Amino acid sequence: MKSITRRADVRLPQLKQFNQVGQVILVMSGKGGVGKSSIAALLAASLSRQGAKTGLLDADITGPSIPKLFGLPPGGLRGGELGMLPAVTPGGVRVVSTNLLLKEADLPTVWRGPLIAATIRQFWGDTIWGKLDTLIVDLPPGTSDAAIAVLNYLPVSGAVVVTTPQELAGLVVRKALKLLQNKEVPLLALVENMSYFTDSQGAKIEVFGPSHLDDLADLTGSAPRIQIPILPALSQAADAGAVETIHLPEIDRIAALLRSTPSPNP
Ligand SMILES: Nc1ncnc2c1ncn2[C@@H]1O[C@H](COP(=O)(O)OP(=O)(O)OP(=O)(O)O)[C@@H](O)[C@H]1O
Repeated sequence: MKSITRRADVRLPQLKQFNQVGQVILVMSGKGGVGKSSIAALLAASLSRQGAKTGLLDADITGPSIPKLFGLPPGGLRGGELGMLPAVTPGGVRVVSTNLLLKEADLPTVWRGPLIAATIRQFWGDTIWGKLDTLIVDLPPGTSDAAIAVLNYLPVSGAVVVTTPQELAGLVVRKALKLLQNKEVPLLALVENMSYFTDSQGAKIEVFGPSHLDDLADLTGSAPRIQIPILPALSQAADAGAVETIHLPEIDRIAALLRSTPSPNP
């Protein structure tokens, strides 16, 4: 474990010549299954389409789903003298994930906190990211070891929090928002995913109950609160590894917002 950390530290000065990351943006959620990875993937794809050089670090070390969304096969990471080369999606997003290190995508990664933290450090410091305008980091749900490791090691510029109408009613999303406040990470947008379904007559049906977005105004400040509907085409594209074929105006709006946010490391 120590050797992983030491190697990353030795390579860092050399890699710094190649790596220049404008902004690091977290995508996080209070609990699992709310569509966080889908939103992270859509956001990275939208940024890349808008011309931003974009990376996507899958910090969900034990439950990675980013490679599947883009149709990237296991074993897609290549190593060189200086570090790891990310896999690249058809839309040009540079991706690093534990599932790209494994020979088979369904092999479990039964790793404990310290190893998870070391892997995240390595994904950040031991990868040849090159020049990036934005690095999106897909965090595992909740306020786990991985979330804390990312907040401690990476120069985070801001966060997008993803939730659903049911989750908003609970305390978990408030915990995630308060963690950001404690760590002084600006909230850039609160996304309510699967907000409603539009039927064939054009009527909006709130499948998971009414929106609670406004109830969180005390914690969201001026960050936009954005609703994304239930879209069968999104889950079909995600299952087919073709998430980049889905273009959503709501996601493009967040991407444009990120692009207009001044980069701390220009
Ligand atoms: N707006 C949406 N419309 C329809 N299906 C969606 C939508 N958002 C996400 N999904 C589907 O919901 C499922 C969960 O999504 P996803 O894996 O992105 O969630 P997650 O919050 O990242 O989960 P995890 O906790 O496992 O990391 C997937 O099958 C995905 O295709």
